[in-house]
Amino acid sequence: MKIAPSILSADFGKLAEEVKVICNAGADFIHVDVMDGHFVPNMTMGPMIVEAVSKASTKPLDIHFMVENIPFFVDMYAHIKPEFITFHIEEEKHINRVIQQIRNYDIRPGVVLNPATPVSLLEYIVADVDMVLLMSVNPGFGGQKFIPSVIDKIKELRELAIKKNPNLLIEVDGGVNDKNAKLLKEAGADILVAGSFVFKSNDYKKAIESLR
Ligand SMILES: O=C(CO)[C@H](O)[C@H](O)COP(=O)(O)O
Repeated sequence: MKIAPSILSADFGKLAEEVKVICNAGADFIHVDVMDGHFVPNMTMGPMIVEAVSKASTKPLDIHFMVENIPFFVDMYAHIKPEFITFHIEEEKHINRVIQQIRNYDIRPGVVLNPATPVSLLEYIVADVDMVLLMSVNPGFGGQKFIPSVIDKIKELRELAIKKNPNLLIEVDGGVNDKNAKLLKEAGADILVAGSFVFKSNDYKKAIESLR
């Protein structure tokens, strides 16, 4: 199981230090939530801050766009060279075009589903992406309560991936903690994103290990 701490819950007063510490504590990826104040009712990090995060990090970045006008954001953040860029299918009309736009930068593309968006919408997309991120909260804020229906969605997506894209990575984000991590793994998740569970703990390393 790979763990991607979400720096949304880090102490932004010492962000670079937090990134270094979380890398040393065993993070596999640094999960970066980019929010525009339109797609979600919150705003977070512009490209200059994300570039600073990337420079402080010894682990690959995993950027999750919670934004409108996705192609504009892809062009604006691509020079940072994250491992993954994921975007919401609820927002984008031309999904295959954006997947190709991301691949053209040698970045691995993924799509994101909100908790109420069905897995069936991925039937003709799943073979073209490297990752699907299933949200287990409505996006916008850290520290929200886990929505358990994501467990069935992970199982359904794993079944679809076996048929259409066996290498697909399934990531889950929102309310992840040491109580639900095992269930998420058993359902078929590969990467867990955790913000408050890790950053509000006294021992980041122990928190990451308990999720793994
Ligand atoms: O995408 C997000 C919010 O939109 C965050 O990554 C997510 O909520 C992580 O925070 P927590 O683990 O505290 O729920």
